[in-house]
Amino acid sequence: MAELVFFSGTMDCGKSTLALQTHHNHAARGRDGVLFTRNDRAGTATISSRLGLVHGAAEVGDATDFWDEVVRRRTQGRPVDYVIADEAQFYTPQQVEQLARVCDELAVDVFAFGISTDFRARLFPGAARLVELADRVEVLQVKALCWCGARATHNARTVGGVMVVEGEQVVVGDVTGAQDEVAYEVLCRRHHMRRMTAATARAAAPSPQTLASTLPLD
Ligand SMILES: Nc1ncnc2c1ncn2[C@@H]1O[C@H](COP(=O)(O)OP(=O)(O)O)[C@@H](O)[C@H]1O
Ligand SMILES: Cc1cn([C@H]2C[C@H](O)[C@@H](COP(=O)(O)O)O2)c(=O)[nH]c1=O
Repeated sequence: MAELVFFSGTMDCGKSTLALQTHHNHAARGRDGVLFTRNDRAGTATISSRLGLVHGAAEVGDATDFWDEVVRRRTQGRPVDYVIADEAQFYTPQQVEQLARVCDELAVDVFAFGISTDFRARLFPGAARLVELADRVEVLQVKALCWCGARATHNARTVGGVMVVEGEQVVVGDVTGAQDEVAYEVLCRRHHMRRMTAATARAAAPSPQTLASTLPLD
């Protein structure tokens, strides 16, 4: 039976890598798949992994209808056994429903990859629908780590290393960014709630000189 699986985790935990590995493994066994993405950092119609893998993919827009896409391909005689759906947090809830229908009525495996929550720790509408509809939600095994060493569970948006909590839900970006640029940092919940990034933690830590001046002289 075909299934709809949502592979979720923070930014930078290996989702796009797994998406391309999944495609590779299925294609290597003669299965035919279609890759989709939306707003990948590397540009339009691309799935890119920080490990260096890059693959072309169909770019999803507001007007994309996954049911029509799969039916059109099959009508043209192109088999579709599975769908890889990267950056799935950016899909609309209706598009997620189309993916579920493609799975149930056309027997296509749907492997969706994406972050669940935004920089304010609120679910993206597309991710919420995936959590509601998926046969399984899989958390990636590779742990992204907070600066404190704990497992990172949340995504912070930063400007100059300082966490911000105002702004648009969608701002494409990376976990590495120039000083004054919008960037992202993965944090554990404790430090996300305290808005404590690596830079603010460093700034708050007493310097060795401060520590030395507070030590009692003997
Ligand atoms: N130079 C590197 N050497 C080894 N692993 C790396 C390197 N750079 C990135 N990675 C791995 O790639 C992961 C990010 O993969 P990626 O698929 O881009 O993540 P996501 O799609 O979840 O944002 C990191 O968690 C890390 O494990
Ligand atoms: C938290 C958060 C992230 N984004 C964007 C930033 C990146 O372009 C993608 C996530 O990509 P990744 O492959 O998982 O690293 O999402 C956003 O637009 N809004 C947010 O709140």
